[in-house]
Amino acid sequence: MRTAASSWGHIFYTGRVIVTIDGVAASGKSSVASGVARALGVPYVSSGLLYRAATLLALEAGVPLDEAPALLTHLHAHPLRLEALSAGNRVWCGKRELTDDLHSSRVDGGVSRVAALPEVRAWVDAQLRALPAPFVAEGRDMGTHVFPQADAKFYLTASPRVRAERRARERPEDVPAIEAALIERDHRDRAQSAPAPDARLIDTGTLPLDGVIGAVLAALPARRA
Ligand SMILES: Nc1ncnc2c1ncn2[C@@H]1O[C@H](COP(=O)(O)OP(=O)(O)O)[C@@H](O)[C@H]1O
Ligand SMILES: Nc1ccn([C@@H]2O[C@H](COP(=O)(O)OP(=O)(O)O)[C@@H](O)[C@H]2O)c(=O)n1
Repeated sequence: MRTAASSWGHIFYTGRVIVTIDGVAASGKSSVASGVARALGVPYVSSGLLYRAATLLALEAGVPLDEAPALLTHLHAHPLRLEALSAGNRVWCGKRELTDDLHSSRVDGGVSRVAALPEVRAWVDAQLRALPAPFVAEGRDMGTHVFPQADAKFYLTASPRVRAERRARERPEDVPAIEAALIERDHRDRAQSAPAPDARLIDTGTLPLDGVIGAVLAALPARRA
């Protein structure tokens, strides 16, 4: 029985399916993952939000961003919860919602240092792997390291200028400053950002958001129930 249709108004996707959407900073991962997840009727999971939340807590507590033992102690004392809704992920620390504080330029500037720590990566990976499938997971290493068994893998790219122009609608800085910061973050993230060999590459620079979502949905394998 075919359970995924290329027309994404009427899709029924069952079973423990995992779709991964990786890519460079501001390439459209969370927007595309959310659109695909909504079309499939499953949650999406933003791995970057956990790295961002760990960074925010460290900045607020004055924990040096590259001191793994102190950071892990702090994270265990202040557990984070990722709420993986298809319309938008939220992150909680106890009763405090952190979501709206995670996309500041300050967090942008520190997150790659935190994400470079193997101990932090293991802490994020364990939380992601505990989530019940089906879901769409987005980040840098979803298809390579965290869910190598995923049913379908995608990798999004776009030029730094296009990405900066898009992100400039969400940040106070101007396009050249955002572009420089994106290039710097891509460079710092390169260790975990290689596309999976079996990922389908999509250049989002030449497609509207709906076009990228449609391309992902059209490429999903038909599943047997
Ligand atoms: N294909 C696209 N065309 C135009 N704008 C897009 C496209 N994909 C994403 N965007 C916009 O670009 C910005 C960054 O997208 P986002 O999904 O946050 O990327 P990422 O999760 O990779 O950082 C958002 O403002 C989003 O609405
Ligand atoms: N799977 C992932 C996801 C994010 N990250 C880190 O978390 C940061 C923020 O990720 P994000 O996906 O929220 O960032 P954007 O691409 O949305 O700007 C990245 O710059 C990486 O440093 C990672 O190392 N591995």
